Amino acid sequence: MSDALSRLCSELIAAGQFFHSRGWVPATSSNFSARLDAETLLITSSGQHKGRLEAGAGFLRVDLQGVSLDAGKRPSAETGLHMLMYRRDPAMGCVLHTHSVNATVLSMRMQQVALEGYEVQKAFPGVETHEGSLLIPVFPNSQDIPALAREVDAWLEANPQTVGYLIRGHGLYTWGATVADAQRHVEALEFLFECYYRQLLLDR
Ligand SMILES: CSCCC(=O)C(=O)COP(=O)(O)O
Ligand SMILES: [Zn+2]
Repeated sequence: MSDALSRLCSELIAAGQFFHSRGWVPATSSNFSARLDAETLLITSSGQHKGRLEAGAGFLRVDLQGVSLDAGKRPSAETGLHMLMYRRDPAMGCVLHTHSVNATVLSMRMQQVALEGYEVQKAFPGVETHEGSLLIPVFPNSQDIPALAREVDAWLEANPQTVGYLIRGHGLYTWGATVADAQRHVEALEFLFECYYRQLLLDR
């Protein structure tokens, strides 16, 4: 195993353990990927518990179309949602998908989540103030991942400043230039979803 591959596996394993400790990757939900080079991605294999990933069985390499480069290993069922991000941006280094309670419940009630007025919005690149709005779109869930990927791609084309999105009744996708950046974005969005949810309760 190359040094880069081993380092990225370790980073994604640690991210999974952290997310599991927070209850954001229940059962075998969620999937993670990272860029190995211009044409090659590392992604979790389908059906793994993301809090208990292991370097060997837990991951495989795929090309930019999501085709497995490691015979006998099956990539995440949602590989298409990861690959669209790497095809869009050569600087994209990591895509993380989680299934927290807050992300799931909010996605069942909201058409979009507009995060406004929170200092933690500054966790995202280019955000210098709490005064703007971070708009998190909610897409209908679908088992047709290529169709869902096309819908997300069209949204991102029109709204390139988007930092993450929700899939209804399903979970969160966010990303970054490195595993650490993407992990920070998951943590920031989960904090913001918790604040948003509690505010909704107070405002009732
Ligand atoms: C048990 S959760 C259903 C599948 C899912 O939404 C998910 O994130 C995990 O799928 P994968 O194929 O990546 O294990
Ligand atoms: Zn999922």
